[in-house]
Amino acid sequence: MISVAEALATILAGARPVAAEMIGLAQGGGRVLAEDLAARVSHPPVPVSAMDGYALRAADLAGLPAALAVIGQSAAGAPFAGVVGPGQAARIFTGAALPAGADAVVMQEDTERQGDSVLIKVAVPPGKFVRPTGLDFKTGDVLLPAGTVLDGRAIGLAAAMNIPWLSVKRRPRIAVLSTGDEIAMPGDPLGPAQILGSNGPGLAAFIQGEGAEAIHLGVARDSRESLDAMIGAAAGCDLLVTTGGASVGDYDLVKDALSQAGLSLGFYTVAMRPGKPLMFGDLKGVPVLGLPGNPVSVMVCAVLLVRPMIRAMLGLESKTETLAARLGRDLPANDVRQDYMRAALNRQDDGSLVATPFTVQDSAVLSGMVRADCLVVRPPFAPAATAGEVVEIVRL
Ligand SMILES: Nc1nc2c(c(=O)[nH]1)N[C@H]1C(S)=C(S)[C@@H](COP(=O)(O)OP(=O)(O)OC[C@H]3O[C@@H](n4cnc5c(N)ncnc54)[C@H](O)[C@@H]3O)O[C@H]1N2
Ligand code: MOO
Repeated sequence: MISVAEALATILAGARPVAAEMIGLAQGGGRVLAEDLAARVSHPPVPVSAMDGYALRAADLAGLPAALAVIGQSAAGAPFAGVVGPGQAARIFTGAALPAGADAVVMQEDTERQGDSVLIKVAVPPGKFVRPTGLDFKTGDVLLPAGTVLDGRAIGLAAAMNIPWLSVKRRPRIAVLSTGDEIAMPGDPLGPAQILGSNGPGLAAFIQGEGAEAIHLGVARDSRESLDAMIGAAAGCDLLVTTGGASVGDYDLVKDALSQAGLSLGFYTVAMRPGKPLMFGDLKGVPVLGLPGNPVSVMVCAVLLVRPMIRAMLGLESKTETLAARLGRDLPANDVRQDYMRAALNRQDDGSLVATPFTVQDSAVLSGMVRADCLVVRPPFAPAATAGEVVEIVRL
C-alpha cells in the first residue's frame, strides 16, 4: 500500500496536457483559455457621459445659476456632430459620446430646462461624469491571460473586447466504465438482488462539472468477455476510470482484464479510507484509474484524484485546497489508512468553522456523502482527538 501523496504524484505524472481548439465565444463558459486574450478595441472607444444631463464647459459655471443655450443632443449611438462653445450646452444621455468642446456633464437633476436654454445650478470640475477613452481598457491590453477559466464575467469582458472566437483547451475525454453483475440502471426492470448503478451517472456528472467530457461506456458484467469488450472502447480517451471489481473477491476481475489488455501497472492499493483497492496504470497510452465499487469511495476518489487529474490535463493548479476547522466531536485514534470522514460544517459565532464527522462512515452510504459539507482528513496513525482540536478539511 502506498500513501495518498505518492498515489497522487503518480497519477499526476500520468496526466498529459490536452491540446487547444477554436470555439465560438458563446460556447466558452467553463472552458480554459489556451492563449492570452488582448483587447481588439478600446472601451469606451470615445469619451462618454456617465449620466443623463447636459454636456458643457466647466469654465462656464463660475457664476451660478448659469444659463446656457442648448444647441443639440447626443444620445448613445447617435453623437452630436457640432461643437459646444462658451455659453452653450448639449443635451446628453448615459453612454453617449461627449460632444467636441464640452469637458464635463451636469446631471439632469441639477438643471432646469427653459425652452432652448438650460439653467445649471451646480458647478462641476472638468471631467465630471465623463468616462475617458479606454477607461475600462485600451486596444492591445491583455485582460484574460492563458489559463483563465471562463465564467460569465470573463465571457462578457471578451465580448466587450471584440473577441468572437476563443482558443481553449480541448475538454479531456474521460471514459467511465462501471462493472458488476448486480448493477441495473435507473428505470431498468430490477431483478431480486440488483441495485441501481450510481457510480456511472455520478462520476459522469462530476467529470462534466470539472470541465471534461464524460464518455459513459456502460456497465460491464463480471466476466472477462464483457470486460474485454468494453475496455477496448476506451482507446483514444485521455483517461479511463473504472468502478468496482477492484478488490480481492472471485468476481473482482478488472485488474486481470486490464493486465491482459496490456496495462502497465503503476500502483495497486492506497492507504486511504475510503478508496483502498485503488489502481492506476497505463493502457497503451491511456491512463487508467481503477476505483473501488463503493459509491462513497468513488465520490471521494473523484474529489481527491479525478479532479486534480482533470485540472492537470487542463493546465490548471491541481492541488486540493484544504482549510482548518475545529472538531465537533471526539474521534478515536486512526489506523494505517488516511481517513476522509464525511462531516457537517458549521460556522460558530466567532467565525470559526466546526466540522462534525457523521457517526456512520460506511463507504456504501451515499446519502451521507451527499449530506456532507466537507471531508475531515485524518492522517495515518493520528492519535485520538478531542472535540475542539484543529483538523484539516476538504470542502465539498
Ligand atoms: N477481503 C477483503 N474484502 C474487501 C476489501 C479487502 O481489503 N479485503 N476491501 C474492501 C474495500 S475497502 C472496498 S472499497 C471494497 C471494494 O470492492 P470492489 O472494488 O471490488 O467493489 P465491488 O465489490 O465491485 O463493489 C463494492 C460495493 O459497491 C457496489 N457497487 C459497485 N458498483 C456500483 C455502481 N456502479 N453503483 C452503485 N454501487 C456499486 C457493489 O454492489 C458493492 O456493494 O471491497 C471491500 N472488500
Ligand atoms: O476503501 Mo473502501 O473504499 O474503504 O470502502
